[in-house]
Amino acid sequence: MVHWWSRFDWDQMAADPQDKARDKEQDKTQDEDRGRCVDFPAGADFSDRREKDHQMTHILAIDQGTTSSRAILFTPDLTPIASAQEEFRQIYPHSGWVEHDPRDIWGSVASTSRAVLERAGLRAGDVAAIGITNQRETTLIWDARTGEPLANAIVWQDRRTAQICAMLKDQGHEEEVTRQTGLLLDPYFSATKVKWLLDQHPGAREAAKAGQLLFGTVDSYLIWKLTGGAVHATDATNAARTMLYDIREGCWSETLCALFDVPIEMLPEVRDCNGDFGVTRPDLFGQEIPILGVAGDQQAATIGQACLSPGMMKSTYGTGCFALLNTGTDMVPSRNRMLTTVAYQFDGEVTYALEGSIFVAGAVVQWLRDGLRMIREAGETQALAEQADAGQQVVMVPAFTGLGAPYWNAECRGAVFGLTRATGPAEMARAALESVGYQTRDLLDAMRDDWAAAGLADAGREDTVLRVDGGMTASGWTMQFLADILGAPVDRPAVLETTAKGVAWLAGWRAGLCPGPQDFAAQWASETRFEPGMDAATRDEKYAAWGRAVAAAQAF
Ligand SMILES: Nc1ncnc2c1ncn2[C@@H]1O[C@H](COP(=O)(O)OP(=O)(O)O)[C@@H](O)[C@H]1O
Ligand SMILES: O=P(O)(O)OC[C@H](O)CO
Repeated sequence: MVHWWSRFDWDQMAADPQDKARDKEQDKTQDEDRGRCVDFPAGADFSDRREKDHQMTHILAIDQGTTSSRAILFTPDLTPIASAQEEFRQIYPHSGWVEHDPRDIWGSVASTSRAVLERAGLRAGDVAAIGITNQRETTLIWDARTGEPLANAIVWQDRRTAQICAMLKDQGHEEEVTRQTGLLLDPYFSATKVKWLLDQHPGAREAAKAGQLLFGTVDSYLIWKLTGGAVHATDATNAARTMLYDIREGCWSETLCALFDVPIEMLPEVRDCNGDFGVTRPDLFGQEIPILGVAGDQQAATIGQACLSPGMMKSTYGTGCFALLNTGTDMVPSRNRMLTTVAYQFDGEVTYALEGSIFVAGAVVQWLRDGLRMIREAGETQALAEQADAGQQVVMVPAFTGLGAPYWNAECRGAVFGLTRATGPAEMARAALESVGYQTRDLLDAMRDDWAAAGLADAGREDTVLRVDGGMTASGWTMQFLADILGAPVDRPAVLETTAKGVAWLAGWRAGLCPGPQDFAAQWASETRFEPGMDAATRDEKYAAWGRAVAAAQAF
């Protein structure tokens, strides 16, 4: 999608000399606040923005994902009315490296935000607030005055810092890292990516210490660009993915900053998800719009799915799959290599979650399409799976880039078991779709075990229903198999834009347009409930076959 407002123009505007003077003044304030956990007072009143000629009845959600940026306009009852999407370049400089050009990230966000307003026939004055949700962990460093990136962003999928992680593990640091952050010592998270960037650029660490270079995840970079460099901040969910943030204390960890050799001075302020993140530069949209909601995309989906009570779970099926279980104010440690993370932080109060990540979910369908050329469209897998021979037990382990939780086996590669001369596209498609169900069961079993070990199962708060979203939930067959193999109902909501909806609600809530958490949760509606239909013996037999297949793939 190409628009008449070029990316170049937007970046030119950011280099305005007047802005530099303003940046200088603001840098001073940022320096004073940096390193502390500063929140704006809850319930600040934004009603003075209301003008006679504008309705201010819409909320703009910016969803900056791994492969595309999207902007979606919502009404206060959280109905999406218009959207714009733009894919951007994926840069693979070496095997295992994945980068994004920060200019592409900003350019696509700027153009889709403008496009969606135009498409809906609205102006900035019609928008009460902006919410931002983003690919998490992806790491950016930029010049505190000009916004010029130090280098390309290192994307969450990038494995270049595997050796740094291995070395720190060998030195026995993983336990302390996990204790403070709830994460595992893995290149997935931001800390070793920041260290790598600072190591690669002579003088960068000193510049960062002097406040001349800033670090941020994508939300932070977008806030900085949208506010013209006025605000260098992030929210607690994104901070929790950096591996530099102490999720127990709710602030940057000095010991971890020292361990990863990251100057604390370059880190953003950490605010509530429903915090005040400043206002957009007036020249960007014609007038200022406040940014009043921020959350990492998987946490935003948890919020959008209204999983706001302990025991509630959501699972998002895009390229990969991310399942989050709300554990309330309890920080549940995992004995199954799940992640403990921040689900959200409202008005200074933190809610935690257990998270399981699968690297390949919808991507297995893409492989059938682009790799095997077995199908032309993802949706064709449904009819194929329905035709598959019930007598054949074909099991696919789609470990194309290793196995995620709970195995965390980076070396494992994919495998297909049970092939016969009679095996054809139908059985392969069924095996591909089933692999998503089996992997989800792995995650849920592990999280339930952690939940029980923490003594929470006895509290009777566990919700046995799984709420699902993401592109792959379009496959009714897959969702039915998921319910069957879990032996639990699966709910697909009426509004599938749950990630954007989550931050639209955050921003709308803070702006006074949307109801508070309880009423918002009560409005959540299921479109389809998939009830488990498989008998227990078949379920057990199939899941046991999956277990054998994973073990064999790992042993290969
Ligand atoms: N009808 C379908 N059946 C199976 N898989 C599907 C279907 N529709 C989409 N997908 C899969 O869902 C994924 C796209 O979902 P999306 O939420 O847009 O992902 P992402 O945000 O990671 O790009 C693709 O990997 C695609 O293969
Ligand atoms: O951009 P997505 O939807 O692939 O999500 C990426 C995750 O946030 C990575 O942790």
